[in-house]
Amino acid sequence: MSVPLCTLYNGAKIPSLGLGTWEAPPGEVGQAVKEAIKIGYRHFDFAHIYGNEKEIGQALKECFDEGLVKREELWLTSKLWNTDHRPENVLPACKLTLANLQVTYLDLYLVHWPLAFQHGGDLIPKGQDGKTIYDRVPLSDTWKAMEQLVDAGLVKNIGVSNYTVALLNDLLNYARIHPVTNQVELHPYLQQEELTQFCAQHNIHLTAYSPLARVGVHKNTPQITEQEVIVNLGKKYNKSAAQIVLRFLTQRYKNVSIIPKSVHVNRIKENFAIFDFQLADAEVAELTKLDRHFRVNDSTFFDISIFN
Ligand SMILES: NC(=O)C1=CN([C@@H]2O[C@H](COP(=O)(O)OP(=O)(O)OC[C@H]3O[C@@H](n4cnc5c(N)ncnc54)[C@H](OP(=O)(O)O)[C@@H]3O)[C@@H](O)[C@H]2O)C=CC1
Ligand SMILES: O=C1CO[C@H](CO)[C@@H](O)[C@@H]1O
Repeated sequence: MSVPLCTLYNGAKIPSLGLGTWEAPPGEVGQAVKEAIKIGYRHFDFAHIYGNEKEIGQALKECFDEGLVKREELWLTSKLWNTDHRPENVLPACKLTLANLQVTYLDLYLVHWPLAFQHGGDLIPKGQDGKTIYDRVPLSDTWKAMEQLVDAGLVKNIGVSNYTVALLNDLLNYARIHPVTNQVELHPYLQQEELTQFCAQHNIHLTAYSPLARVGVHKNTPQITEQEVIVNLGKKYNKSAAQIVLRFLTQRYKNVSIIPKSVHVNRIKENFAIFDFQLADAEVAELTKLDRHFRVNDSTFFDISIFN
């Protein structure tokens, strides 16, 4: 079963399903990436802040050396961390990610957050008061440095993550290179109608992060996979609740890629097997009603909230 592709504004094709790697632990993440490649995943989501790009790079090299896949068959995304927003730090940050991943280019590089932190120390630098230390860097300066990465051939596409409508509007005013995607939290509990409509109108692809609402991670939240309507659809289609959630996202939005994370081969396989059935329009409409503006990731652990 192959994964449908989404077309970006510039004609590039991104697989609509990829593997997430946040909190994929050392000693497990490399194997997870390898298993995913064997299963058929061709899209991977990485970030410097996840602290596991080196192990992933080793796994990718082994896959290339063993002839499991060719570099050009993969879509590799990584992200510029908040401590590297100053224009002079963007190129070195990208080069470090490329070196860790042992590849010569990325398919997509994202500005991870519209927030700049002090450069040179911890990745989440804290002052004596325990609060995050910010830096003042115009987002337009960071974007210009991102554009230069495309000019230099180090990345094929650039985009953003965690951008609101206001920030995207601003970006569209100064961008020489149009952002291909906005990677945001998107799942049945957080359907982001205004933002997703805006992206559709402006030809900005969506990448849905935490598509399972971090099931199992946040113990104090209602688990999405326990929702009766989802469980019942699972029974009807002989699919798991997680598969129903992922399938819903691919049908609810016209141009979306989803990047569920797992380090367990059975789940990596399960999350891949979502394109051999289709929810009825009425079922998609029913699941749309689960929206409750419920965010599992916000920016408050940086001592600031950028979302409404
Ligand atoms: N740009 C950004 O700011 C952000 C980007 N991301 C990206 O998005 C990816 C996905 O989001 P993430 O926050 O990890 O959350 P997800 O919604 O993908 O949930 C991941 C959790 O679900 C579990 N899981 C995965 N598949 C199944 C399944 N079929 N059944 C039951 N449980 C399952 C995983 O456990 P296990 O691994 O044990 O199987 C893990 O605990 C990240 O890994 C990262 O790459 C995420 C957050 C922010
Ligand atoms: O992608 C993400 C996961 O990890 C980061 C923090 O460690 C988050 O900020 C971010 O949104």
